[in-house]
Amino acid sequence: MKVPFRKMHGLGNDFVVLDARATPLRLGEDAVRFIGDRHKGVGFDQLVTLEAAPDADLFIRFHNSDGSEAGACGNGTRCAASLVLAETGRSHIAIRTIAGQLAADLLPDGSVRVDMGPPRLGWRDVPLAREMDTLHVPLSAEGVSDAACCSMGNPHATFFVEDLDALDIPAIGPGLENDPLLPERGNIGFAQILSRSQMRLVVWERGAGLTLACGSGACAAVVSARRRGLVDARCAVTVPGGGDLVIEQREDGHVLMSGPVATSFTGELDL
Ligand SMILES: N[C@@H](CCC[C@H](N)C(=O)O)C(=O)O
Repeated sequence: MKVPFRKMHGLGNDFVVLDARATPLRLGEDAVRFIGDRHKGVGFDQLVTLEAAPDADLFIRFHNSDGSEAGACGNGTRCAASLVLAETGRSHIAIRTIAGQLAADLLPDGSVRVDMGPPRLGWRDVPLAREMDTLHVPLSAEGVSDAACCSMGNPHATFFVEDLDALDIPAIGPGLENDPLLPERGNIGFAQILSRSQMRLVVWERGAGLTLACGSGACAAVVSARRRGLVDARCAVTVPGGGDLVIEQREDGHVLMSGPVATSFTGELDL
């Protein structure tokens, strides 16, 4: 079966985008892992599948490179939305995912903003293994302790550190991702606050490992930093992919994320 695809990225967080709106396509975990293999397949952090939605402009499904399905992917949403915004010539669309309703806007400078909705802050929402204060979760590893957790439609734990460059994230990421306190595993963010309106962030992603940017991770980091009184409602998040995601938390709690999107190439999968 020949399946056309588009390789896209948001600040280096990379995706294979499949369009299953006209012809439904359900890939098993093995096929997802095969396409995601950076040596034998195309390679991606997430597989992003566009589907038809009866009550929105688009339904988006996300799979990590280990084959697992994710409820949210901020950068993947921005990339997928950019295609439908360009196709329709509109500046606003409504999107559905397994985690809920989102919306995306095309901004005058060509960047795409997604409304990720409000964060969910209860321990059951994250989810955590037992009742506790989600702002101070006793996760720890070499060089980090005291995580702040929330759900942006997927589980996030963020550590605030003095010096991001002093951490060996590939060494500590897997253990934290799979910590028993995180029964659905977790996306693990490491943030260094630079000012009340800027931070650096590196994310060890659930099911994908170290990535060059993580949109939902940037939202979670700003939400948690605000809860700890460290940043203002609008904060630029500098990621290893080079550049910033701009995160803004509205008064109603909704978290808006904007940044660039790009197509790297298109091709055809032989499945
Ligand atoms: N790259 C992402 C997050 C993708 C999903 C995540 N790894 C999970 O399993 O929850 C983003 O831009 O948000």
